[in-house]
Amino acid sequence: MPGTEVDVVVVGMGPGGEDVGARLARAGLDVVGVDGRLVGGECPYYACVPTKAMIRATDALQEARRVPRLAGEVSVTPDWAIVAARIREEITANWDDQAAVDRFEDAGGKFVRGWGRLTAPREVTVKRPDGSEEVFTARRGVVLNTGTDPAVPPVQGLAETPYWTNRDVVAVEEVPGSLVVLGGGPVGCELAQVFSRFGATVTIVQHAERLVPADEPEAGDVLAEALQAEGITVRTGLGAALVSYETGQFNVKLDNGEVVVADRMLVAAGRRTDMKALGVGTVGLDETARGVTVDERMRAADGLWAIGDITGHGAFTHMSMYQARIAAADILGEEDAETADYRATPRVTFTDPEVGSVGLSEAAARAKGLNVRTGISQLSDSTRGFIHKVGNAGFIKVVEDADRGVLVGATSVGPNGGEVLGALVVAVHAEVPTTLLRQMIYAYPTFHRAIESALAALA
Ligand SMILES: Cc1cc2nc3c(=O)[nH]c(=O)nc-3n(C[C@H](O)[C@H](O)[C@H](O)COP(=O)(O)OP(=O)(O)OC[C@H]3O[C@@H](n4cnc5c(N)ncnc54)[C@H](O)[C@@H]3O)c2cc1C
Ligand SMILES: NC(=O)c1ccc[n+]([C@@H]2O[C@H](COP(=O)([O-])OP(=O)(O)OC[C@H]3O[C@@H](n4cnc5c(N)ncnc54)[C@H](O)[C@@H]3O)[C@@H](O)[C@H]2O)c1
Repeated sequence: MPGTEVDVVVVGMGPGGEDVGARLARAGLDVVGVDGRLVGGECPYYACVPTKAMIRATDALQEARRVPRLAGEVSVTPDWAIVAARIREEITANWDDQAAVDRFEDAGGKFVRGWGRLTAPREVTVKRPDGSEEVFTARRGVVLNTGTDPAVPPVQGLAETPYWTNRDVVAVEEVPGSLVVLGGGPVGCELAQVFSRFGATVTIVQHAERLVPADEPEAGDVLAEALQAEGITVRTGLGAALVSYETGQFNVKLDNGEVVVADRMLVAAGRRTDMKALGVGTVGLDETARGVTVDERMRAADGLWAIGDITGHGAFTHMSMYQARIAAADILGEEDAETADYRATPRVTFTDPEVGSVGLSEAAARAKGLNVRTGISQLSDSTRGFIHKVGNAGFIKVVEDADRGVLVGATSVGPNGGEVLGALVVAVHAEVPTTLLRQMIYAYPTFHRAIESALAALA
């Protein structure tokens, strides 16, 4: 079918799609951006930004609750209505993306609301909300940035219940009395702590042996201890076997026969993507794959680039935007364009304590056959940790490739753990020799000074 000819079609306007589309449009290309939901994607409306706004509120509450052990009496009365109103009005503009659409169109792009699918090489068919279809052919090619949807595990009975996913939870107007969270990854842990701090009785049911299992085991342990100390029940190594919902209550039967009863249930068990619906088979890609394989320039096939969560290089907004920059440079044919380098990928789970990590975990470094030395130092043993007192749980762990004398990974858990991580990201990215890191001057008394002790402990 002949279609409207343009230079580039961006299907899915997540953080990276919005960025790559605007870059190409500003460079003078004829760009069409397509999204079935909201320009900006999951992050500003259903994920990072509203959940971090919740966390900002709960961190403030928790610091106030710590006052009696440090400074006197304080009375804390949490009010979720303030959080809900801030998310609705200030953070998401009531889930309205007009400002983002305007930003893209001001850059020179054309936005089309609808669901796009590949129907031939360099061809995208878009189904608009009114059911009409439009075909676009892209002279240079198509960029896919379609992201992921919440995965709902095939637990008996679950599909028939009114469970929440991240897309529901960001619009919650009232804190439930009790909440069961299925999944103890970043989403589950962050939101379990939010609702617990606002008064809900929370249980996390986590299939893996530890919370945040993509991170170092020590991180999962510190986090579990911190969450339990706040009254959250953490059940690891267990999944849900059967879920039912009756008279306003969820009954979640676990693998071991134990039953968790709660007013609400949040499913935070990972993400999924439907490659078949995207039509990737029409350009010769595997429709049954979990994502789209890309090379170091984000090329997936001739005239096809993919960026963001679907590439499987880390489901983070910063990854989507990093890949957007690389794809844009390749599409524009820039000489000496940057290629992707994932060695120093950072990630932060914004629980309290924050869990930040970069590069390889100790286990991953050993699995690669590296000659590994590790060093760990507890924040409570540092002067800053001692001064901080209540809420000082955390540690710095460094993973060294001893043959090359450089860090290949590091973890920073603690108050502002994600900010402290910055120094470690530089070290891993720039392959700063460990000897040089040990000669640095670390300001006293900071949390990041624990990096020096972790380096000294390398063995
Ligand atoms: C609760 C939660 C909290 C998170 N917090 C953080 C955080 O703090 N920091 C961080 O870095 N990351 C965080 N993430 C991950 C982050 O949200 C994603 O990595 C980020 O949104 C980047 O995703 P993406 O670029 O792949 O696309 P997405 O943001 O998923 O956007 C994809 C877009 O494509 C659209 N789309 C899909 N299919 C089609 C189609 N066929 N046609 C047209 N449009 C389509 C969708 O409507 C959507 O707008 C969080 C995730 C969750 C769930
Ligand atoms: N701060 C951040 O950067 C941030 C925050 C949130 C999410 N994200 C990203 O979004 C993505 C999704 O996060 P997520 O936490 O939903 O997924 P995840 O895959 O990281 O964690 C899901 C957890 O659910 C558990 N699980 C799966 N099925 C289960 C079942 N049937 N019963 C019990 N437990 C089960 C798994 O063991 C796993 O640890 C991740 O890739 C994450 O990196 C990033």
